[in-house]
Amino acid sequence: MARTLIAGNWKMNGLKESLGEIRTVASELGNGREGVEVLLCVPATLLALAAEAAEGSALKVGGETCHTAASGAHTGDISAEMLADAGASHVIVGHSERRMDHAETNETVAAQAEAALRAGLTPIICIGESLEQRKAGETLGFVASQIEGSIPAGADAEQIVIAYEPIWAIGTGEVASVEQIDEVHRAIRARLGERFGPEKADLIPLLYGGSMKPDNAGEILAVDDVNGGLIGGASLKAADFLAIYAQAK
Ligand SMILES: O=C(CO)COP(=O)(O)O
Repeated sequence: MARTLIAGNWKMNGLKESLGEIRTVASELGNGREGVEVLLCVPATLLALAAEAAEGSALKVGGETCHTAASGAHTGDISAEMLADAGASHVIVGHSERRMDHAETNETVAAQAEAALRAGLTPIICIGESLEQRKAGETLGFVASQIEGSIPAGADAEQIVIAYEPIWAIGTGEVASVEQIDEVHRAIRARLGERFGPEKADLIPLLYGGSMKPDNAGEILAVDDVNGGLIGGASLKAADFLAIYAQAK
């Protein structure tokens, strides 16, 4: 059985004044709960401060993307090593917003995940179909191809996290149904089983992301092959994020 991970993705939100939310999460969380990891992925400008605010609690902090190189002439970019240096334990790679805004391909995402592993970070590899693909019945095939292409060749099952985020459910308030989530998560687990063997595949946390809120988190987190959530909007408010965490199984 995979461990549970409740992860927030602040995206391009948050100023220094938002650190109060992180302090609240950290103090309410304390030592946390056995078997449930809690993480906030924040903009790079806040990462070191967020790590400081989380110190002494079970709260972990992470980055939202990373470059594939460790250092060098890449103006504006940030390496996985730099994220680790600032206190990150995880980094999100291949979010659909990055795939769209920065033309990141499966190959880029696999190289970023490899960079994360090189730096000692856990990559949260994001996959998920568009509305057009869902309507065309292409969801399972597309998600399978993303898994195939976005997990680096040398990765061990214990080192990675997968987040299924249907693009049409991100920031839209339109959450996928429990049946849709169940179907895709089962298919992802089966694919991972082919790649890593069923026992190892069972250890990979599969997160759902897309309009997860305190009032729908309970039923989503109760789905068999869901091992947590990747939460956007509702992770910006400590009270909402903690209310989701409280429903983690
Ligand atoms: O993209 C997401 C998390 O990575 C989900 O965002 P929302 O929870 O705001 O829909």
